Amino acid sequence: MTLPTILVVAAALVDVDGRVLIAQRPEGKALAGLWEFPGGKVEPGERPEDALIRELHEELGIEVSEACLAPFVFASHGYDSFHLLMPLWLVRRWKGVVVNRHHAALAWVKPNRLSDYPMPPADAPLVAHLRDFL
Ligand SMILES: Nc1nc2c([nH]c(=O)n2[C@@H]2O[C@H](COP(=O)(O)OP(=O)(O)OP(=O)(O)O)[C@@H](O)[C@H]2O)c(=O)[nH]1
Ligand SMILES: [Mg+2]
Repeated sequence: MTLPTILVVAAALVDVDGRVLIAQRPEGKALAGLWEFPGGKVEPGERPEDALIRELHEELGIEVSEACLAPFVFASHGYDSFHLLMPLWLVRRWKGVVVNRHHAALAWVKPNRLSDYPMPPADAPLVAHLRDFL
């Protein structure tokens, strides 16, 4: 059976101390309670970068310019009902203060502590790259 490939864009915000922002998925959604990188699905006809800028504003209330999106790594993972393709950008600069508009909780986490937080299966390789790179 052929499953659809869903394009999801996500960001690792990195603060001046090198900590990474992760967010806990809200109740009532798939994978509720797991910690993820902020982001979401690209809408039909939308550019991936525009989708990420939109999601970061909707979810965190911040303004990010496209020049501050640094392509980093991607996840390609088969879930039961779809295949996830998820590029992850590094973001070190933004305007405004991060606020929680969407998630159950937010956390700024040192890369070597990310593995303390349960994340979706697609995210494990991304965490390893962050630990090595940051
Ligand atoms: N944002 C995000 N989604 C992830 C990550 N890892 C991962 O498997 N996903 C999956 O990618 C999909 C993203 O869906 P989402 O619910 O965040 O999409 P969205 O923000 O557009 O929300 P919506 O569909 O309620 O409008 C979910 O199936 C989610 O489980 C991650 O680190 N960040
Ligand atoms: Mg989302």
